[in-house]
Amino acid sequence: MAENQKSEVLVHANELTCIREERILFDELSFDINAGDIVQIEGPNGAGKTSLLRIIAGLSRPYAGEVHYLNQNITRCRDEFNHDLLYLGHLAGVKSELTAEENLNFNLSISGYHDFDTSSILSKVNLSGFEDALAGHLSAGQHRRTALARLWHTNCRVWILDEPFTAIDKKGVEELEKLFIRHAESGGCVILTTHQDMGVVTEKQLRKIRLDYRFV
Ligand SMILES: Nc1ncnc2c1ncn2[C@@H]1O[C@H](COP(=O)(O)OP(=O)(O)OP(=O)(O)O)[C@@H](O)[C@H]1O
Repeated sequence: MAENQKSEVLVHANELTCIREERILFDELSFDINAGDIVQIEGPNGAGKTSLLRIIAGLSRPYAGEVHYLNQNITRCRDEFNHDLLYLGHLAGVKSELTAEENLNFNLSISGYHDFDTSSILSKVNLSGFEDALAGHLSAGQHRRTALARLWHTNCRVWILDEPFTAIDKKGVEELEKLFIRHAESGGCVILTTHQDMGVVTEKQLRKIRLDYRFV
């Protein structure tokens, strides 16, 4: 990554407050996410990790506070932010009635990519030979890999990934971690939740933002 990119703030969370069912999940939470960061949002079940990811991605609105992308409120640079954002939620947009290849084709096409080799991308996530299998017939891990395949073909700088390692085997997790490091080193950032420990991304490479469950 170029020297001048290292301190580039990609995402700025400004005093975010999130309230769900009259419970304050987080209150006036502020942080920067720089180019090169791999950031894990951690905390127990129900602490508000998914809620925070969705707010950063602009998929839901905070009770108070704002999210900025490259110094602009995301509500004012929606197109630019969406263009640079890859968000993978729990369900991850894999349609059971489509094959692995059709799912990848669909997901890349709606993101504006036209020239790609699906077989080669699916081979990166160990789905060679399963291109024509219906996603609904794949194992849980293969289903998740179908969703994750698009990470190997994207220009998006900001990756927001909710539990990307769910159902993924040890080797697959290591490959994903290496991909995160490459992405961060090329000037992007990764913001993720996981309940798993990472073995390839070192403590030094990983930033953590902790949310704690609050009793009312
Ligand atoms: N749209 C919503 N309406 C009402 N309550 C919600 C909504 N979204 C989330 N919640 C509640 O907010 C709390 C935090 O949910 P969230 O999914 O953000 O937690 P999490 O930290 O990601 O949990 P987990 O580790 O179990 O995935 C939960 O109690 C949940 O029921």
